[in-house]
Amino acid sequence: MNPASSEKSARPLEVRALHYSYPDGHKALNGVSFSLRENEKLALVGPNGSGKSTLLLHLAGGIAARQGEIRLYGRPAGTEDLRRAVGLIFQEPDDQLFMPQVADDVAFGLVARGVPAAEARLKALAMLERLDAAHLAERPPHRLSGGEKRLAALAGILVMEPQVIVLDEPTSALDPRARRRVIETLRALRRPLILTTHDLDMALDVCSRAVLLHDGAVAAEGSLPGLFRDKELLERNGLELPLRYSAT
Ligand SMILES: Nc1ncnc2c1ncn2[C@@H]1O[C@H](COP(=O)(O)OP(=O)(O)OP(=O)(O)O)[C@@H](O)[C@H]1O
Repeated sequence: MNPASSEKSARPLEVRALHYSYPDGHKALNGVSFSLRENEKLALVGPNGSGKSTLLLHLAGGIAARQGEIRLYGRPAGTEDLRRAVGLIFQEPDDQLFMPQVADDVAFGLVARGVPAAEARLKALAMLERLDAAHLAERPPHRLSGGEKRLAALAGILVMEPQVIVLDEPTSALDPRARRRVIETLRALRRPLILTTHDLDMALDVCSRAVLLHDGAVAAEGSLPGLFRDKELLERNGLELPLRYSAT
C-alpha cells in the first residue's frame, strides 16, 4: 500500500470498534477505537491486563480483526497489509534476534524480502551507524546487553522502512543510561509510532498524545502532558502520576 496514492488527509492508522476474545472466551478488547496522526507518537497506557499487548498484536497483523476494523491510510487493512506496513518491536528483543551477528540480524528482513545479501548488509550497517550502534555490527546478538538488544531490534525494524512503528514496552528492564538512549532514538524518529508502556515519564519524553486503556476499552485519550497530570483519572484507571509530577 502506498500512502502517496491514498487520500492525503487519511490517518496512517485507524482502529474502529475493535473487539477480541481469546479462544478460552476471555474478552481482552471491548470496542477499542482511536487513530494515529501523521508523524504522531502515541503512548498506549493502562494497567496490567488492560489489553495493550492484544491490541499491538492486532496492529502488527499477528491477530486478525474479526469484530471491528483496522485501517491504514484510509483503507481497510488485513493481516498481510499490516505485517507489511507495521514494524513491531517486541518487549523481549531476544525473540527477534537469532542470527550469529547483529548486522545479519538487522539485514534479515531485507534479505527475506528479496534484497541481495550484500546490499542488505550495507543498508543494515548504515542503519546501525544512524543509531550510533555501528560498534555492535559484528557482535553475537545473544551477548548484547538489554539496551543494546533494543537498539539492534530497532535497527532491524527501521531498515525495513515500515509505515508505522509499534513498540511493546521499549524501556522495561533497562538501566538509566540505556533507557535514555532508547528515548533519544525514539524522539529522533520521523515516523508515526505507537508504544505501550508503564513508564509514563518515558511516554512524556517521547509522545505527544496518549490513549488510556482499561478493561479492553479506551478510558481516556488526550494530549500530553495534560492527560498525565490528571491524578484522579490516572488513579481511577490503575496508574500513578509520572515521577516528575508526583515530586511536586
Ligand atoms: N492467550 C491468552 N488467552 C487468554 N487470555 C489472555 C491471553 N493473553 C492475554 N489474555 C488476557 O487478556 C487480557 C489482556 O491481556 P494483555 O496481555 O493484552 O494486557 P496488557 O495490557 O498488555 O497487560 P500487561 O501490562 O500486563 O502487559 C488479560 O486479562 C489477559 O489475562
